[in-house]
Amino acid sequence: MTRFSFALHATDGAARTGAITTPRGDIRTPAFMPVGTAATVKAMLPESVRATGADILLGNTYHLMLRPGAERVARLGGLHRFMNWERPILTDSGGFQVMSLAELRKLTEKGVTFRSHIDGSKHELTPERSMEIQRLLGSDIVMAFDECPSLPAEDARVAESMRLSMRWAERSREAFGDRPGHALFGIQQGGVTRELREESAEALKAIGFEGYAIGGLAVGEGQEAMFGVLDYAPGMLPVDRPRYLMGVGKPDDIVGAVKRGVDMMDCVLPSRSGRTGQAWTRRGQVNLKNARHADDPRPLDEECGCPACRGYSRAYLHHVFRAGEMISGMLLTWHNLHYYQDLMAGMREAISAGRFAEWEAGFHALRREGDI
Ligand SMILES: CCNc1nc2cc3[nH]c(NC)nc3cc2c(=O)[nH]1
Ligand SMILES: [Zn+2]
Repeated sequence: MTRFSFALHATDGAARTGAITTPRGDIRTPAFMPVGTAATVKAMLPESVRATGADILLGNTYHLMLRPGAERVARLGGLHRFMNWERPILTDSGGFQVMSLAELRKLTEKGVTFRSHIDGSKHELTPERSMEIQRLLGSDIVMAFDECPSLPAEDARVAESMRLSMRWAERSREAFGDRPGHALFGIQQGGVTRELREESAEALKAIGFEGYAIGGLAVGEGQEAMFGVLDYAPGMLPVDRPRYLMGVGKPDDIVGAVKRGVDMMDCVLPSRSGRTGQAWTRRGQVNLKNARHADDPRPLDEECGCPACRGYSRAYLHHVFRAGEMISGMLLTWHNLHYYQDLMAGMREAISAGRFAEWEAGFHALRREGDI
């Protein structure tokens, strides 16, 4: 039985490339994880998600526990079978989305009680229940149950929240149990305060995890403040374990995070913006709803090998978005996820060749600000 392991293949400055081995397949790092919130990457078939180059996708505990329910997914064979994705899945632990989506939330030392945003039913999430849900779903990488304070927040509030999350990390580890081939990741908190980040990293290392997430970022602090934390936070975490930056981000956020030693990221941006007509390309952003594309016979991106760029013109994409046709979101989601995976593949190659600085210079030189 293959166990869960991480191997570093090359480093270039703080950037690193390697692979995570799991019983369900390998994950090439740095890796981008498409978000499959309700057991689907919206507008994509699982085989299409794989065709974009994704090795792993993310599932959301909050959504799945409310609908269709973790016990039901388990009865049906687990999340992989249920959504027809047999490769690795990372599930989040639910706390972050409870705080942003649920109603009537009550947070105590024990955990969080809340009412479903779908039907108002009452629910509770604790470290123990979150571990049970993620086990029922069958995910390969389980996230500790934590609390993510929204910024800006007073240092005292950030410290208190981080210390609660560290107690919950201990309870998550305890409840996770012994599950060969599965991984539990701890989540560093501490806002943008170096001493608190240090305290959190020390607490997590004392407990011991198969991987470490950098939480509490991409919550409105802005890229400069986020990079400021990433200039030191990854180095506080064990060098031989994957580092996962949650909720990031735009292409230039991703490049800056990989440059600073991040190995894994997830973000709804490529899929969510794809559904609204917002394309991400190597030359910058293109809003396909803009009338100037109405007669443009060129593909979205001549250098992209995705179905949208190989088979269709900007004029067609503009038309199907204006007409509200389902194929619009399908094509642009595919393109955006394909572009994100091309970005990750480009960085993995550049780091292996010791050419990350040149690759990064090329990445920025091509991009034009605004709508191109
Ligand atoms: C695994 C659930 N815990 C958990 N999820 C998160 C998800 C995020 N998503 C974003 N920006 C879009 N920041 C995040 C921070 C956390 C965080 O600190 N914790
Ligand atoms: Zn494309």
